[in-house]
Amino acid sequence: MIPYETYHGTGNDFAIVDAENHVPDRGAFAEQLCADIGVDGVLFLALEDKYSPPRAVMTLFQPDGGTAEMCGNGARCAARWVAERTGSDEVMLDTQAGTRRALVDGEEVTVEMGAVSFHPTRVPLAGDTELVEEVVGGYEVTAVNTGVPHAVAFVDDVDAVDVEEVAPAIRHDERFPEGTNVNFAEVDPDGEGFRQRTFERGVEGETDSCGTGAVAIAAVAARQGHVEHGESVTVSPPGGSLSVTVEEDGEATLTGPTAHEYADATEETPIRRIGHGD
Ligand SMILES: N[C@H](CCC[C@H](N)C(=O)O)C(=O)O
Repeated sequence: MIPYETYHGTGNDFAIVDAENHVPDRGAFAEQLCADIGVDGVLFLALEDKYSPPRAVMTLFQPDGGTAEMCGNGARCAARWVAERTGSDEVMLDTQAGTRRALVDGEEVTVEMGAVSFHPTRVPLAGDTELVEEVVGGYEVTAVNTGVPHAVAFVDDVDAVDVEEVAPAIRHDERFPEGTNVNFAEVDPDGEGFRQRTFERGVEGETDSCGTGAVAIAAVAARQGHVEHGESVTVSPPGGSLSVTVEEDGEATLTGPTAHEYADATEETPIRRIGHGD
């Protein structure tokens, strides 16, 4: 009986399992739990609370049973989980993309995401040049790594994009040897920022929010001169609103709300979830 809790960050939802629980096959466990309760991934967190600030090793398993190096919304939820257990509002997260500092202010969590990179070996890309405003799968995309690979396409209206239909061609394009997450972004007609829709690798579908995707959109927007480096940019996926900053040197932060949904579920008595926010 493996216990877990569920959290979401702007509708991107996760089951969190304390790594003290031995799960022999984490991939199979995640595949089953994601299918059973409809979360976007399972975060295994190994808390090291003897350090100051406390740290946790974070490993994300996705619905396809594989891992991803980083997850922006997952990191925000993980930081809150650590803060709730330790009382510390500063948390270090050890991810496969590197160690990240997070600041927890109640439900609001900021993660220092490290430096974004357009470099072909970092994205990674098959070729040895950056992929900037090139047509892939019928869309003009720019590729950037924000902890995981992302393709960003600016469009006039994100609601007009049939994401599940058009994203897979980009997600599987041979220029991305490890695949890519796919983002569609639009200048928000009601605000200063951008609207976001994201198709996630590993979920193999659209999610209500993607933190590394929001950072990717802000990074590409800054590179293309739509926004200033260092300025706080609002990025709004269907599930809520995120704030992103990208400095001149690529260092990025991601801020937004988190929600603790359910505690004390186990794989044997799972929570049946019927949708977000209900
Ligand atoms: N939802 C996550 C991204 C998970 C990464 C994953 N889909 C991949 O790169 O395979 C986020 O908030 O950043």
